[in-house]
Amino acid sequence: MIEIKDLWYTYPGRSEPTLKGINLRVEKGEFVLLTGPTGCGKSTLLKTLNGIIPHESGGIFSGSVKIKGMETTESNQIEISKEVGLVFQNPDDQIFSTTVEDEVAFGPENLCFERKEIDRKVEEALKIVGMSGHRLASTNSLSGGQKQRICIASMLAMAPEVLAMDEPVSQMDPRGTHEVLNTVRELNRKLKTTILLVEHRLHELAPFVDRIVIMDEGKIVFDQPASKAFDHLEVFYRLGLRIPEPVELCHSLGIKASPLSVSGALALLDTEDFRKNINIFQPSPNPEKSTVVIKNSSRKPSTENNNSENNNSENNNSENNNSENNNSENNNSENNNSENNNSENNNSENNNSENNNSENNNSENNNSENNNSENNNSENNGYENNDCKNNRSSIVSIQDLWSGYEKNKMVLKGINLEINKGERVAIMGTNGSGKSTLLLHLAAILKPDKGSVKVFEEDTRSKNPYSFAGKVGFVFQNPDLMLFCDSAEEEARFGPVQLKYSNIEERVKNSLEAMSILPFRYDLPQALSRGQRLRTAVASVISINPELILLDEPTTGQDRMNIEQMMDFFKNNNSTLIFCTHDIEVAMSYATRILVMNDGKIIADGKGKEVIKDTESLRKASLTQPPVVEIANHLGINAFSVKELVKTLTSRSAEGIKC
Ligand SMILES: Nc1ncnc2c1ncn2[C@@H]1O[C@H](COP(=O)(O)OP(=O)(O)OP(=O)(O)O)[C@@H](O)[C@H]1O
Ligand SMILES: Nc1ncnc2c1ncn2[C@@H]1O[C@H](COP(=O)(O)OP(=O)(O)OP(=O)(O)O)[C@@H](O)[C@H]1O
Repeated sequence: MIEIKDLWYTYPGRSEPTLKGINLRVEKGEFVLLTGPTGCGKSTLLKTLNGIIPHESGGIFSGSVKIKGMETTESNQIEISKEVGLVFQNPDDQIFSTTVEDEVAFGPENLCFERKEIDRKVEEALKIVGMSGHRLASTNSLSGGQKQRICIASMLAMAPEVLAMDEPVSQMDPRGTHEVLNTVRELNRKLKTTILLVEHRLHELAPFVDRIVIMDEGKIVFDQPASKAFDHLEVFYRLGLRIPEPVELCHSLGIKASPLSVSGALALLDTEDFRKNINIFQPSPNPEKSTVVIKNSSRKPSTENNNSENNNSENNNSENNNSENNNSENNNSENNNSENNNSENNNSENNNSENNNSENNNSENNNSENNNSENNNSENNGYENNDCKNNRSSIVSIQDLWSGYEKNKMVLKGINLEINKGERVAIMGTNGSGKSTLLLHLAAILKPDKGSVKVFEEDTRSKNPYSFAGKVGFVFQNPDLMLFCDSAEEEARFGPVQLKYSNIEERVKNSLEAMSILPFRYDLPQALSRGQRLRTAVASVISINPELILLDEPTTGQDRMNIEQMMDFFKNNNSTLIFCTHDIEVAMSYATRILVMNDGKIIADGKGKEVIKDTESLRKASLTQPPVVEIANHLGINAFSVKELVKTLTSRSAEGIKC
C-alpha cells in the first residue's frame, strides 16, 4: 500500500535535510505505529504520504513515495487524498467548517455519495468517536480532545484505504483513547485499512498495532513486530521513548518477555518458573482477597503485610532522597521531603541571580517562609493537613464558581478550590469536563457567572489578564496560539522585555536550555516540530519566572526524555504549578495533588496515591489506573510505580530465600 524508497527532503530555508534516505514498505491492512524523539521527522514523513510535501511545501525532494503504486510527485493532491486520509497533528489546522456535521460530511460530499449515505456515514463516524451528541455543535465551541475526535471522525467517514494519523489521540482522555483505538483497530481488521499512526504514547498504543517503526534524526532506525519490539529495550531507553509498564516490570524482574497488557504480565508472574524463583505471592483477580505468601516465613498476609509494604515504601523514600532524585519513577508524592529540599536549594540560588528584581525578591521571601513551615511539618507535605494548610499562603481561592460560554449552559458547576503556594496540582478528567475553562478563570481570561475566583487574593472580576502579568504564566493547550515572534529566542525574550526585567539574556538562555530549545534558538517557531513549539511556548513563560504557572496539557506530543526534563524543571522550581493532563503516570510522578473533574465538577481531590485508588471517580472521569497499579492490586501489593513494585517483590524474595 505504501512504498517509500530512498526519500530525502529538505524544507525551504533549511540547509540540512529533515528526511535522510527513508525506506519503508507497509502492506495492505497493516497497522503501523511510527514513533521517535520529538523533531526527528515523523510529521514530515506523514505529509509526504498525501502529497502536502512536496506539492504545497516546496523544498528539495528526492526519492520515491508510492501509494497503491501511484507516485505522489506525479499525481495531483485530489487523486492522492482519495486514497490517503491524513489526521493532522493540530486539529485547528484540519477543521475549517463551522459545524461538526459539516466538517464530518465534507469528505463524503466530495466523494459524491448520496445525501442519505452521507448522513449515515456522518452518524456512524460520530458514534465511533463518542460525539453523536455534538452533531449540530459549532466547531469553535469544542474542547481540544473533542476537536481531535472530530478530526478522526472526518477521516473515518471517508473510509480511505490508507489512514495516516499524526498523534490523533494526544489530547484525548484515556478511556476515549482506548475506545477510539479499539474501533480503529476493528475497522483496520474488517476493511483492511492500512494505518500509519504517529504517537509518543507508545506505551498505550503498542497493544493495538502490528508493527513499531522508530525514527531518529530523519532516518528509520528500528522496525519490528509490536510483539517483539520491546525485547530491544535499549533502543527505547537510548532514544528517550516510553515503555509499557508491564514490559518494564517484567524486564526489571528478569523475566525475558515483553507483555503489552496487564493480563499478559500477570500471566507471566503467575508461571511456575517465576514463582519458584521469587516464590512470594499468589496473584489473585480480586485485590481485596489477595494473599501474600512468603516462603518459609511465619509472617501473615493481608493487612499486616500491607502495613509492612507501607513501611517498605517509606523506607524506599528515604533511600530515594539520597541517591535517586533524578529518577522519575521515584518522584512520588512521598518524596516531597527531598523535593522541598531541592526547591529550597533552588530558592537560594535564585536569590542570588534575581536580586535585582523586587517582585521576585518578595515572592522568594515568601517561599523561604513557606519552606520553613514545610520543614516544620515534614510528614504532611502541606496541603492535606489543615493546620499546615492554614499556615500556608493561599494563591488560588475559588468559591462556588459557575461559568459557561453560552447562556443557560454552564460548563463549571459549583467549583470550590483552595490552592496554596508551592503546590503542584494536576487537573485530570473527561474531554470537555471543564479543565481548560477552569485554567482560563485562574488567568482572569474568563469571569465567573456566579461565585468568585481569587488569585493572589484579588478577585478576578475586577482584573484583566494583564493585571497578573509577571505573576501568572499561562501555556495554552494549542501552543501555536501564543507564538508570534520571529525566533524561539525572541519568544523567550518577549515577556522579560515587556516587564522590564534585568538579566534578560540570562533568563532567555536558561529558559531555552531548560526546555532543550537552545539549538533552535534562531529558528522561526513555525518551522519547529509541534513538540519543539510547545517547549518554546513553555520557555516563553518560564523566562518570566511567574509565581503561578498554568499549563494546559504540557506533555502532549513529547517523548519521555523531554517530559522528564520539563517536569523535573517544575518540580525543582519554586513556583506554584497547576497543569491539565491526561497522563496519569505523569500526574502520579510529578503532582503533589490531583484534582479529578467530571461534567464541570471536581469529583476527587487528593494525593495521587489516594486518588488512584478511588476507582469510582476514575471511572466517572474516563481515567484508568496505570498498569503497574493494576498489577500491584492484583498481587495485593501497595505499589504505585514499577520501581516500588519491583523493590517490594525483590526485597520479599530476598527475605523469603534468607528464611
Ligand atoms: N515548515 C518547516 N520549515 C522548516 N523546518 C521545519 C518545518 N517543519 C518542521 N521542520 C523541522 O523538521 C524537523 C522535523 O519536524 P517534524 O515536525 O517532522 O518532527 P516530529 O518528529 O513530527 O516532531 P514532534 O514529535 O515534535 O511532532 C524539526 O527539526 C523541525 O524543526
Ligand atoms: N469557546 C467556547 N464556546 C462554547 N463552548 C465552549 C467553548 N470552549 C469550550 N466550550 C465547551 O465547554 C466544555 C468544556 O471545555 P474545556 O475546554 O474546558 O474542556 P476540557 O476538560 O479542557 O477538555 P479537553 O480534555 O478535551 O481539553 C466543552 O463542552 C466545550 O464544548
